[in-house]
This record gives sequence, C-alpha cells and structure tokens, in this order.
Amino acid sequence: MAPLTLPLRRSLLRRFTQPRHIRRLATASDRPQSQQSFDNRVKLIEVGPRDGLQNEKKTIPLETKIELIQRLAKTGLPVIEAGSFVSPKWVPQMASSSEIMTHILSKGIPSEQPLTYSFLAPNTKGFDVAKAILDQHSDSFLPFPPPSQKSTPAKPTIEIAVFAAATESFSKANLNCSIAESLERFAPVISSAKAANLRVRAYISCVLGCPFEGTSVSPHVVADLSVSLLEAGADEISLGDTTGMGTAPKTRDLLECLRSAGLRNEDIAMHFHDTYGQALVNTLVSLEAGGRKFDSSVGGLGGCPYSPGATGNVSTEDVVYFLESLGMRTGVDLEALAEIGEWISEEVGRPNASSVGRAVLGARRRKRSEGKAA
Ligand SMILES: CC(C)(COP(=O)([O-])OP(=O)([O-])OC[C@H]1O[C@@H](n2cnc3c(N)ncnc32)[C@H](O)[C@@H]1OP(=O)([O-])[O-])[C@@H](O)C(=O)NCCC(=O)NCCSC(=O)C[C@@](C)(O)CC(=O)[O-]
Repeated sequence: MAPLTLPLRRSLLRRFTQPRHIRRLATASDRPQSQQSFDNRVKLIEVGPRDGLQNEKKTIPLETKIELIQRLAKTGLPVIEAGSFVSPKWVPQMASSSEIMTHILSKGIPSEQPLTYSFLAPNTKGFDVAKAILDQHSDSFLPFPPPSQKSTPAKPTIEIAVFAAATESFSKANLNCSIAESLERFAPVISSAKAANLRVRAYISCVLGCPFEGTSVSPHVVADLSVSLLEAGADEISLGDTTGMGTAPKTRDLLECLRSAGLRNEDIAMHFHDTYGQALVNTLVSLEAGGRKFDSSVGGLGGCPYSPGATGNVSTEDVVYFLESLGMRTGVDLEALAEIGEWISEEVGRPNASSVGRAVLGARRRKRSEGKAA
C-alpha cells in the first residue's frame, strides 16, 4: 500500500481521535438561541441554471440559459448559480459558462435588488478561465464584501464555488480524486478567489447519504471537512443531500454535530434534493436549528451526473410557499417563479416537478376562466 501523505495522515488522525472545533472569536450567533432575536428572513440560493441544467442530455441553447437567468433575476432571488467551470468532457452542458459569465458582466442583467452570481470552479484550471473573464470586466462587479449598495450603482457580486464530498467514493466519481487531494486542489482556488475579492462557497456533497456508500455518512467527517474549508477561507458551506436520503433525525444530528464543531448558522446553507420527498421536512428541521439559507431550483430542475437515480433539487416554488406559510420572509415573487418553472420545464422537455408551481398556475387559470364566465 502506498504511504499516506502528511495531510491525509493528519486528517485521519483528527477524524478518529477527537472532533475538531473551528477557532475564532465568539459572535452574536454563538449565543444561546433564547438570547437571540428571532429572524424570519430567509436567503434562497437559486441553483437552477447550474445544478438544474447540468444533467440535461439535450444541449440547451445559450440564449435559453441567459433568458432563464434574466427571468430569475426579476423575481427577488438574491443569489443565482449561473454556471460551472469544469471539464466539458465531464459535464458538456456547462460548456457555455464562459459566455454566460461574459454576458452577465458585459451586458448586465436588470434586477431590482443586489444580486450575487455564483460559478463553480473545482481547480485552478477552472478558476483561471473565470478569472480571465473577471479581469476583463473588473468594473462590472462589486468586491466582496460589497460596499453599501445605497452609495454604489447596482452591480452584482461574483461568487466562486468549490465542491468536495463527504465520501471517498463520491469524491472519486465526481472529481477523480480523493477527499484529501480535493482539499489540496481547492486551497489555491480559495486563496486566489479571496485575493481577488470574490465570495467563496464550498459545497460538501453526500452529507446525508451516498449513492455508492449508502446512508451511514459520518456527521463528524462532514464537520471536519466544513472546518477545513472554512479555515481555508470559504465564506459559506453548502451541505448537499445529493441523494435525497436525508431524514429529519439525520438532519438534526448533522446540524448538532456541526454546531459542536463551532459552525454558526450563517456559515451554513442547506442543499436538499427531493428524491425521497423529505426535502421540506428537512428544511423545517434546519429552520428550527436556526438555518436561514437554502439552495433550491426553479421547477425542481436537476439531478447529479454522479448520483444515479437522484431526482432534482427541491423546487424553489415549493420552498418559497412552505417558508412563507410558516411566517418566514423570502422576498421572492412566487407567481413569477411559477411561470418560470413552467416555461423552463417546457424548454428542456420535461414535466414541471414543482407541485406548488403547478398549483399556483392552475389556480390562476381557474380564476381567469371564472372571471371570463362571470
Ligand atoms: C474536476 C475535473 C476537471 C478533474 O478531472 P481529471 O480528469 O482528474 O483532471 P485532469 O487535470 O487530468 O484533466 C482532464 C481533462 O480535463 C481538462 N480540465 C481539467 N479541469 C478543467 C476545468 N476546470 N475546466 C475545463 N477543463 C478542465 C484538462 O485540461 C484535461 O483535458 P484534456 O487534456 O483531456 O483535453 C473533472 O473531474 C470534472 O470536471 N468533474 C466535473 C464534476 C462536476 O462538475 N460535477 C457536478 C458538479 S458537483 C454537484 O453537482 C453537486 C452539488 C454541488 O450540486 C451539491 C450536491 O447536490 O451534492
């Protein structure tokens, strides 16, 4: 057997001895929940244009992708994941990401609120392509953290996202390398992105189940990886239930473990797939634990090329309706979103996977036909 590299040895030692706790100064959100004022604002991260479309076999025209982003930008969503700088041999659908980023920065996309556009980059090769475009349009986006938007024209912020996995099998399938190697590849991407004043998101896939290793993913491994990624400079960890195997008790256990490792609510976004219909239950559990950031995909578009059988991301329409029914504020126009979900589902030639989207449009059709009959 090949000798273990030093970082891998260190990480294994950590994993099997004691849980690691992220070191930083205490902040308001470290106070017990009872001492914090209840915040009913929720941030939704729309992943439809990237996670939603990456798995589609039929090539979707660039114009359709841009129109999707333009339409989403008008709904009140604060973050849109717009593309992915990965190998076109591995994920051909994302081959137009350079054109998408160039369009956003050179032509601009009208929106009433400040927007962040997110792009995946798993290695320096991907990051360098993104950075070359950003350098050509350095006046067209704001540095992160952005100055007060009141005093600056409405320009977007750009986010770069790396993506790790909580299991070795998924890391190998998705990134063609081990977890430890992936962290080594991400380190220069994260530091270069931070040096360029970009926001950095770090995904961890398979946090509640793996298509190859099953449901027993250790929350301690997820916590350890989260700590490593935050210490490397990531601004946020998105926890991916890639297979949709997550259940309410497992979600609760995971979040408790992350909290014990020192992660704060603002460090975490939840990324649920709805394969087993548990996404909204798990959203509620996360909400009760203080989570206020959720990834979702318009029309429930999506799947993952390396997670056979996984259905789409939880639909943004379903999440908005659910959260607002609980008194939370998303700031998103549900009816506009429902129209987009219906339109893009038709464009990609699949049924609209959002029950709320279909219900909202059905109710509107009924109302209109009753209005005509009266
Ligand atoms: C990461 C690699 C590139 C490593 O792939 P590799 O084969 O190990 O890398 P390599 O360095 O040997 O390069 C192989 C070829 O890819 C090229 N290459 C290398 N890197 C890039 C790049 N950045 N952009 C464009 N091209 C690239 C490179 O130039 C070379 O081209 P060739 O010489 O054969 O012509 C590959 O494994 C890959 O692209 N994987 C794609 C994985 C992916 O996109 N998965 C989906 C996103 S993750 C996800 O969906 C989960 C998430 C985030 O939503 C959360 C959840 O739900 O779990």
